[in-house]
Amino acid sequence: MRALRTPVGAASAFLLCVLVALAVFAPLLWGDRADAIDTNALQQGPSEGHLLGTDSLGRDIFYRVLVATRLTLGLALLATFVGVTAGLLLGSLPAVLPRWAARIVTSAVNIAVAFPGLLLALFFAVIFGTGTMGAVLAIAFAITPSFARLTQTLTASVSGRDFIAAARVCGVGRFRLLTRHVLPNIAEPLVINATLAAGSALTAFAGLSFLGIGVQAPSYDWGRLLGEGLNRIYVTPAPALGPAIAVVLAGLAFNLFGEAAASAAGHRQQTRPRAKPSCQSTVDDSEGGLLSVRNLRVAFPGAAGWITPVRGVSFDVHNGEMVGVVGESGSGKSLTALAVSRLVEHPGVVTADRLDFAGKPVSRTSQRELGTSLAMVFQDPMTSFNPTRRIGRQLAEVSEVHQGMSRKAALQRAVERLRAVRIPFPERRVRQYPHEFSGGMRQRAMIAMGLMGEPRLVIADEPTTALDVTVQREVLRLLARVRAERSAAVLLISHDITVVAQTCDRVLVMYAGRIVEEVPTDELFTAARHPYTTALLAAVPDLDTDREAPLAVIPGRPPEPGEIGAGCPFAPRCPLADDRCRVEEPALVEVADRHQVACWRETAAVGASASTTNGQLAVLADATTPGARDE
Ligand SMILES: Nc1ncnc2c1ncn2[C@@H]1O[C@H](COP(=O)(O)OP(=O)(O)OP(=O)(O)O)[C@@H](O)[C@H]1O
Repeated sequence: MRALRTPVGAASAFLLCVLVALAVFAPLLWGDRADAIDTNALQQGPSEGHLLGTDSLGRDIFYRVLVATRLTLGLALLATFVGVTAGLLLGSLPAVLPRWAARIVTSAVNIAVAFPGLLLALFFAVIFGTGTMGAVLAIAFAITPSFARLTQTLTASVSGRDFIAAARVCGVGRFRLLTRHVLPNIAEPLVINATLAAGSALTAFAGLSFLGIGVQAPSYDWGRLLGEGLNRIYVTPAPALGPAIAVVLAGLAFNLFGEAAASAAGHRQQTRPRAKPSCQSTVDDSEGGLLSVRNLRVAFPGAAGWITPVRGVSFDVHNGEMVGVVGESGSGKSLTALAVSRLVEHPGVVTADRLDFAGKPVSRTSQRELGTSLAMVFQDPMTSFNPTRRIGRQLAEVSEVHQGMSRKAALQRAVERLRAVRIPFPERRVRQYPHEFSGGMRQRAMIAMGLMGEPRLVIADEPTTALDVTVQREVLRLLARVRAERSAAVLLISHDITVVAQTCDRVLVMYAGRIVEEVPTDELFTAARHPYTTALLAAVPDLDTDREAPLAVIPGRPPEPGEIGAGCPFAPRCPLADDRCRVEEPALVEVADRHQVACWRETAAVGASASTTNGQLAVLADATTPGARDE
């Protein structure tokens, strides 16, 4: 409706309505007059009786133009429908086919897109032969490649969104993903582009008929009338101008309406909210830990060879435990979580000496089992729910797919779970769309989605980053409650060490793709040993922080995955680094009970941090204690 509020949108919509009305009524009202032969008025110019003159049989060209609206529009819309449908199918195929087949389809589409549409139309018109059906198929096939390409691009852009990842974690199959989650979210741009394609089809059709390979006598469309009129344009231009103006106006109407709708949609997109999350399970306890990770590596092919953003991460999460993962942006926290959930996409390669969840290698756990035992809560509550589906349906889908519940029972469970996460009026809320929820409510709803089954592990990746402080606290409390009431373990990823310190039992500090320190939370502030952990803590202002002094920062920046060389990656930023740090990377070793550190100089860091005041890092730079560890 927004499109109609602009002058261009309103004018083009009006024009389209006129065209449709003409297509419907003109043949009924003026069909006879358009076909009436008058041998006394052959090839006349415009006159009072014949506004655009007459043709070689004395038929009134003005009425013929009006009557031709039906065939012209009908054929253009038919060609568009066939082309768009074929393009949609071809564009969606890569999402459901095996990778090798998807590549073949994508390459074929890419090659076809390289040919200009009109050239393709002429090519197909010759193949299918002259005539109406041949022209329809020719134009349809000319539209197909660009539409297939558009569908592929839009599908790819939506596939990266959190709600798709959430659905995948839940074990939703490829076909269902495509039809339920992807296509509804790309419908709008597809419809807009179909409108634009109809305008192009109309002009292309007129072109083919004009050239004599489209509509054949005795049928006639604007293109054919234009061709006939052009023969005597120097004598009487009106017979050619009439259909030409009709083609231009109709083409403009479609294109301008498409443009207006696109710009209205673009505007809405900017203000559209979104959301997120996932699932649950029923699995056995495992030996050692619920989640057991050893030497996890995630690599991607880069321009200059492989890069490895996660370089040998090892940790355990036990039943009912809440473990925090902290580190600056790019340290590999999210990739670690994605690898655990089997969500690292091609061409990423995940390897591990051990990656077990609930006693079973994740690689051998079925998607269904993983979907019912593992819940993911993503960072952005705006992008994690499918914006086109009601919250209740999205929650219920989990129980329908994995627990075989009926639609009604699953919806009832969704209401109960929303109530459990303290969303008011859950009966009403399940019928609402994500944009009707506030950010905090969406995040709680995402957690509720995770509770639709019985999750053993909730992975929350920056669940509070996009929320204000009050809502942050509510979400953290909710996670703690989920853990206490359901004995679920929680892996909480955050760049904020204070959030983790407030809620977790243990903290894993990551830097440049590795864990550099693992420490119980109650010892974090008193016994952290890695200079990076110490620096993170020192950078947190507290009530005693001198308000006049500049806030502490960690100098420099973390290395990009491709920049990591020999030695400790933190060495260039570490005030304690010595020669050994620069050439040899320390391993993570146990320095106390449940406390591991990867640092040659960790004892020096302890000494330094003990005298740190008011969050100032400078003291680290003063520390000169020699390395305490020798391996
Ligand atoms: N698909 C990918 N291809 C190549 N590199 C990637 C890909 N995904 C992530 N990376 C790289 O891996 C590194 C770690 O990314 P990750 O998202 O795990 O970091 P993070 O610690 O979670 O940071 P943030 O807090 O910003 O999310 C980054 O440097 C990123 O550029």
